[in-house]
Amino acid sequence: MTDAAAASEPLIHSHGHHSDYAESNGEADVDEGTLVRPGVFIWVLTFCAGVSGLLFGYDTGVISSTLVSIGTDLSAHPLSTLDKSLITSSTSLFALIASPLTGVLADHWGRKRVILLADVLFVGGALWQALTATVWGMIIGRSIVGLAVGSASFVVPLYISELSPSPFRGRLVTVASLFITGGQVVAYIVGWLFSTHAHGWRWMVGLGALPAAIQFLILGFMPETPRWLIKASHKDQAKRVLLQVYGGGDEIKNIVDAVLRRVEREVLEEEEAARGRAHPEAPKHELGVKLAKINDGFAQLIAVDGNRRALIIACMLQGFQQLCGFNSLMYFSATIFSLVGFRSPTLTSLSIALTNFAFTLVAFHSIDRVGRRRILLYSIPIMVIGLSLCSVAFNFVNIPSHEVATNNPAENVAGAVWPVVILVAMIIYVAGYAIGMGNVPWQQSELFPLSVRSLGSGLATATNWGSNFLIGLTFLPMMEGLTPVGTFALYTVICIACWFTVWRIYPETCGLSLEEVGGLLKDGWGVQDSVRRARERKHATS
Ligand SMILES: O[C@H]1[C@H](O)[C@@H](O)[C@H](O)[C@@H](O)[C@H]1O
Repeated sequence: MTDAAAASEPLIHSHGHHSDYAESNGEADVDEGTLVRPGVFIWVLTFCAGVSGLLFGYDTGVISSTLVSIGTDLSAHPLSTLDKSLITSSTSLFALIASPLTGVLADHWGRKRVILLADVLFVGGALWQALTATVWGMIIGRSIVGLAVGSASFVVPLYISELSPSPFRGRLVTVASLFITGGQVVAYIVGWLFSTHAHGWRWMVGLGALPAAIQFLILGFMPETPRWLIKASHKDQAKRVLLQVYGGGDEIKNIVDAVLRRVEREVLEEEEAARGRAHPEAPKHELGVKLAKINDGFAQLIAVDGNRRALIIACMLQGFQQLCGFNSLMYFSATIFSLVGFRSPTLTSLSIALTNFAFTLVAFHSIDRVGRRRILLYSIPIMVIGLSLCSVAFNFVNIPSHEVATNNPAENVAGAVWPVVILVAMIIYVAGYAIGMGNVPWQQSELFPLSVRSLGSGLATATNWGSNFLIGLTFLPMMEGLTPVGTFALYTVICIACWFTVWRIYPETCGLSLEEVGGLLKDGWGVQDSVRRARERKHATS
């Protein structure tokens, strides 16, 4: 085999063994655990889909420098606090609305068309913002971008997750998080480069149109996911995509057949169950049937125990990802650093974005080895250390509460030591966040069975944006009302609550096929069972 051919095929261990879940069902499916590396095709698809993550990161990251550069370009006076709040929060609000809606659309249109729709919205929103002459125009532009970010943030991990061979799913989905955090770094750098140019902010926001337009063109060559294709009765196409993803070879063909069988079985079981549930006087016209299906999807998400557990876990993780306060730093770290007396707050806050990106790389490297659950249980305590140190350090920095609103640097800062301690504490916190909480919640789609996967992921994403909106809205008032010490102490308590919830209800999904995860949550949270299986799998492959 040539090197290129070798690289394009996911290599397999010769000692194939069988999936324990399949065996427990009396079947002898070939285990994907024998695959040792992802092929070139799945890498290319992951990178192409990841461009949407880049835009998500860019568009959320660029706002902090945009706000300080607009000056009087949009009205006769500089932006008021209300203008700034509306411009910032409109994006999360519309992302919150878009994610459940596109969750429904992704089932009917397919995953790829939703990425396409997001691209159109990204381009439209970017150009609208770049050309607008009023504050309200800017708010509308940010809202369009919000619709795009909301759709992309849930559909991209879903798309990658449904295409990936299970041993690499964690790592490949984490590539989307790498693109998000990378996009935020680029946004900070672009913001810094254009901040001294007259009307430079128009370039900052307008540049987002470029990657979206490129991705729009590339998408024509990208396939739909095999899981969606099977659900839409395109089995041949699904097989073709799976063969491209897994590569050639006899043993690979067996694996592909096993995956096809598993997904088909899941689709058939769900169709039978849906027929059993159908009302005898169910609507016959097309729209009525579609609405009944959507209704049935929502009902199944809540009524079926396994689905409900999946929804609780996914929403819990997404809620905590935001409520632990990370985006307060993303949006306001420059404000904090200027308050505690740093000379170049924008450059200092770049260190936050860079740490976030660098430690997402650590997650990428270790998530499929360490496991989702374990990586969270190890990394949340690091966040707790960073946050509590931050809270303690703020005790020694005197920031009069009215200055939080006016954003004036503190004059009587107690020496240069404590601001540096705050910076180091924040870096520790961000590192802990990026290793676990920043990316594990985006593995959400693997928790849901195919029938409610898109809807469930859409609702969990909406929880993310709802909590993001809340944090953006409450951070500055909390710094004033609760003081910085109290604000960071509150985030510490939230992280501790998060650790206990994860420990109690989040099973280890690492290495399981998408269809196996469903089995895990059927009769309980499956924590002990999953941890035991993960240990056994590790022994079997080592
Ligand atoms: O996973 C991402 C990432 O951690 C980003 O840095 C953060 O801004 C987003 O809110 C989050 O969803």
